[in-house]
Amino acid sequence: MKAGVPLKGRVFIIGLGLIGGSLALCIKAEHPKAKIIGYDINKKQTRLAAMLGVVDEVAEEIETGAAEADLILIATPVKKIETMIEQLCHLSLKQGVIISDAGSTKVEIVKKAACLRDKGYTFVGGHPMAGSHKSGVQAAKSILFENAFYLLTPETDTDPEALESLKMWLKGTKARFLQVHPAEHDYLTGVISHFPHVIAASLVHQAERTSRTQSLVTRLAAGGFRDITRIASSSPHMWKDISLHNKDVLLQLFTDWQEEMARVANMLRAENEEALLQYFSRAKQFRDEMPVKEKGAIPAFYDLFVDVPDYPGVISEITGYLAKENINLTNIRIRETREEVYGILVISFQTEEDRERAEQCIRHYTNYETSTGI
Ligand SMILES: NC(=O)c1ccc[n+]([C@@H]2O[C@H](COP(=O)([O-])OP(=O)(O)OC[C@H]3O[C@@H](n4cnc5c(N)ncnc54)[C@H](O)[C@@H]3O)[C@@H](O)[C@H]2O)c1
Ligand SMILES: O=C(O)C(=O)C[C@]1(C(=O)O)C=C[C@@H](O)C=C1
Repeated sequence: MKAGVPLKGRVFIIGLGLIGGSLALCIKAEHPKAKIIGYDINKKQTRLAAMLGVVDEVAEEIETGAAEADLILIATPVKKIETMIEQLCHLSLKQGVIISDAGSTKVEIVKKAACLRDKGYTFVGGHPMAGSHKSGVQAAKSILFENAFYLLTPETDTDPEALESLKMWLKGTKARFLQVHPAEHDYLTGVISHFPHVIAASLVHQAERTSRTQSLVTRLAAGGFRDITRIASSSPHMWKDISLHNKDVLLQLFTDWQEEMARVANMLRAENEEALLQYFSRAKQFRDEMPVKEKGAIPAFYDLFVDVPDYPGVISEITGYLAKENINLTNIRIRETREEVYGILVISFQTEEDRERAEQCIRHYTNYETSTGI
C-alpha cells in the first residue's frame, strides 16, 4: 500500500445517516475505484443513499455487506454500534479487514470490540469531531470533516500498518488525526460536547415551561438563545445513547456545574460586582482565545453580517449578487434582534477567502454595511 495511491477494495458502511453518508462521500472522493456498500435499518435512508449516489450498492443484511469488506465503518447511534460489533463478532470476515466506528463515545465501544480483536481482526475506535444538528443521509456532505480533528483510539497492540491503512482510507475527510486513550476521549468530549448538549436541552426546557404561561417567550428567543441552543435540535436518539454511554463523566460534570452555579448565585445574592465582572471576563477571555479558525471545539463558520433593510426579497437580492460572482455560501439567515428596523443577515461561508470575496461583492453592488464580527 503506497501513500497517496487511491485504494481499491470494498468499504462497508453500517448506518447511512449524516456521518456514515459523509464518510462514504469522503472515501469515494479520495478513492474513486473503491466500492462503497451501505446498510441501514431504515430502508428509506438506504434508498435515499443509493439515489443520491452516496453508496454504490445496498446490502440487505449485515452478513452480505461485511463478508468481503476490506474496511467496515459503523456509524449508527453509539449503543447500536455495540450491537453491530456483537453481530460482526459472529461472522467470518475477510482476512486483513479493518473495522472502525464513528461513535461519539469510545470506552464502551472499544471494550465491546475486544471480541473482534480476539478473533484477530483489527478494530480501531474513531470519532470525527465535526458534525451538525441535522440527521440523515440527506444532510451528508464531503466537506463535513475538513480541518476537524479525527480522534482515533488504537490499542498498544494495534498493527501500525493497519492503523496507517485506516488513515489512508479516511484521507478524503481532510481531517487531522489525533490518537487518544478511550477514557481521555470520553472525558474531553464530555466536557466540550456531551455536557453542553445537556445544558442546551435544559435551556430549551426552561423556555418551554415559561412559554406555557407567557407566549411571548418564543417570539423573543432570538440571537443569543438561538446560538446557545442550536445543538438542542440534534437527534434525540443519538444523544440518549451518548448520555448513557458517558454516564459517569456526565454525572461528575453535573456535580461540578451545580457547585459552580451555586457560586455564581452567591455572587449575585451578595451583589458582588467585582466577582461577577471577573466571572464574565475570564469566560470571555478564554472563549476569545480559542482557535476558531480550525474546526474543533468551536466549529469554523466564516460568518458575514450584513445590515439589510427588512423587506421581502432581500435574501434573493444578496444571493443573486453572490451567484453572479460564483461565491458559494453554506447558510443564510436573518437574525431577528431588532423590531421593525433593519435586520441582520448572517451568511456563512466554508472558507475565509469566500467570506472576503463576498464582503467585497456586497460592498460593490450595494451600500449595505457589512461586518465579519472580528
Ligand atoms: N451528528 C454529529 O454531529 C456527529 C458527529 C460525530 C460523530 N457522531 C456519531 O456518529 C454516529 C451517527 O450519527 P449521525 O449524526 O450520522 O446520526 P443519523 O441519525 O444521521 O444516522 C444514524 C443512522 O443509523 C441508522 N441506524 C440506527 N440503528 C441501526 C441499526 N441497528 N442498524 C443499522 N443502521 C441503524 C439510522 O437509521 C440512521 O440512518 C453516532 O454514533 C454519533 O454519536 C455524530
Ligand atoms: O455542531 C454540532 O451540531 C455538533 O453537535 C457536533 C458535535 C459537537 O458536539 O461538537 C456533536 C457530536 C459529535 O460527537 C461531534 C461533534
